[in-house]
Amino acid sequence: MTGPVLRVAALSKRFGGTQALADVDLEVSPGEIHALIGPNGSGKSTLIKILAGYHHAEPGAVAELDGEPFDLGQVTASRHDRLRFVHQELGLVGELSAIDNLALSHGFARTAFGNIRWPEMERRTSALVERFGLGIDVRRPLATATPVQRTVVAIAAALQGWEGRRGVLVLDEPTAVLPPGEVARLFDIVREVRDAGAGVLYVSHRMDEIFALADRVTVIRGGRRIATRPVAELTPRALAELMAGEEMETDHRPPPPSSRADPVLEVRDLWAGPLRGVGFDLAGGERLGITGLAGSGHEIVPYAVCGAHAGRVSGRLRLPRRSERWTQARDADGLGLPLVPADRAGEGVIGDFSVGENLTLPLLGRLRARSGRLRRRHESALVEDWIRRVGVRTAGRGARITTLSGGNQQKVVMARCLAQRPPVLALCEPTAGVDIATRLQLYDLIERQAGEGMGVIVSSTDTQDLLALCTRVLVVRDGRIAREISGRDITESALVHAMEGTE
Ligand SMILES: Nc1ncnc2c1ncn2[C@@H]1O[C@H](COP(=O)(O)OP(=O)(O)OP(=O)(O)O)[C@@H](O)[C@H]1O
Repeated sequence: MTGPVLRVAALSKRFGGTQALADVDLEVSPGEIHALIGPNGSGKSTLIKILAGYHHAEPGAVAELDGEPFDLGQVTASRHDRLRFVHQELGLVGELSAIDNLALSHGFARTAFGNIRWPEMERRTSALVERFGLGIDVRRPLATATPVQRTVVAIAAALQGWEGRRGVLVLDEPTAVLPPGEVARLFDIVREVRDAGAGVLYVSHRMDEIFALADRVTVIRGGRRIATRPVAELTPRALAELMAGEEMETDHRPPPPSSRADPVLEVRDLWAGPLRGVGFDLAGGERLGITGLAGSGHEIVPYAVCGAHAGRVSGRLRLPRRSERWTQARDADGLGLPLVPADRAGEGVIGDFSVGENLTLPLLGRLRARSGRLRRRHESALVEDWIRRVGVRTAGRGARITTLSGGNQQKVVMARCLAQRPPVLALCEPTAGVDIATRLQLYDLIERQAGEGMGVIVSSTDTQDLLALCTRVLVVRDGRIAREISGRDITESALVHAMEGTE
């Protein structure tokens, strides 16, 4: 019998007063997909960042690759060869193309004279990203790509030059913004990597993914390893309970909508990116889902409505409770509707700012006294109130936002939007990277706000979100609304068939 390809033991890490990891053991076998799951803030990313050499573990930790000890504090070539990573933040440079980004981790192909062999670089990069079939232009800066395309490039960067090697591919929530069709493709690639004999360490919050993909799962909570089990021996409920440490309800269905209220938002003839003349009304209290396959254009709707779409936009919008007048979609930012963006790290938070600063940024006008000075006491009270209302786990409002786990950062972004008391809240992939307990908290929060008359737009490819949250779903295909599904007709299969056009 062969031993584990990766073994770590007695792994501990402390950040100031936070014990992020306490004495964690983990083994990944060759030819195994080993899932790592735990609530937001349980220490998963810290563990992976230690493996990547980004953080140092406390003294006493043990680490072995194929039975050979290695120093967690040093990234050697052989370690780099055997441990490959796709981090949550993807580690890409937006100004550079896919070709350049792949070259950053693996170098450029050169002629004997040292010149870069561009045709070969382009061929190599295209071959890697084409496996996902997303039509990525490998020469364009990644900043112009969609979140889905960026994820694919990060995975391709980790896989290059690695086929068939013995080692571990570490994926930290790779599907956070991938739509169902692409998730299936990613799974095929992950299985290929496993079947070639490598180990895969797969971090995810989506329990369905763990059951679809993983052979074993390790649960961590509060920085401690709670259990390691073969997935075949677990039920979703048992796994949810291991994570939460208590019995929990994993189903969440929205109550049927009350009698239809007047619209809070009217959108007409919206053209942006692939969108071709989309229009809809959003009623007060309504939770309207917008979904589709990657590239269908659904993910652009919240951005266009909030005036945050980078490309050309046309169409018109109206907030009838505020004004009878129509606003041109290209001027939509003047309506001041807040957006919870899909790419939290890139667009949602300002990494150098504190939790409090991230929360109050758009409210500074309201927080200034007539003299122009910031009313500090008022600001702190507001921040504390929202931290409590959305249940942010943080060392304090002065802590840097990047010290919070992904789910807690998402709560801050959500609180920032809600604190503006908008008539409409637009959300893009609101539960990406969020654990089940937090996901349910976010659902409750959204439902409560809708109950007070706010209209909610949820653009998501996560059918669980759409089922749990939405009272009506618009399915976008080829830039147009192809189907509208309401109430009890919103089912997983109805959504998937409508997205793929196979109804
Ligand atoms: N650089 C840092 N400085 C201070 N505290 C940190 C730092 N990085 C992580 N932490 C804290 O360590 C704990 C574990 O965080 P970590 O990001 O590893 O959790 P996670 O399980 O990956 O969460 P998520 O699922 O939300 O991504 C959290 O309490 C977090 O706030």
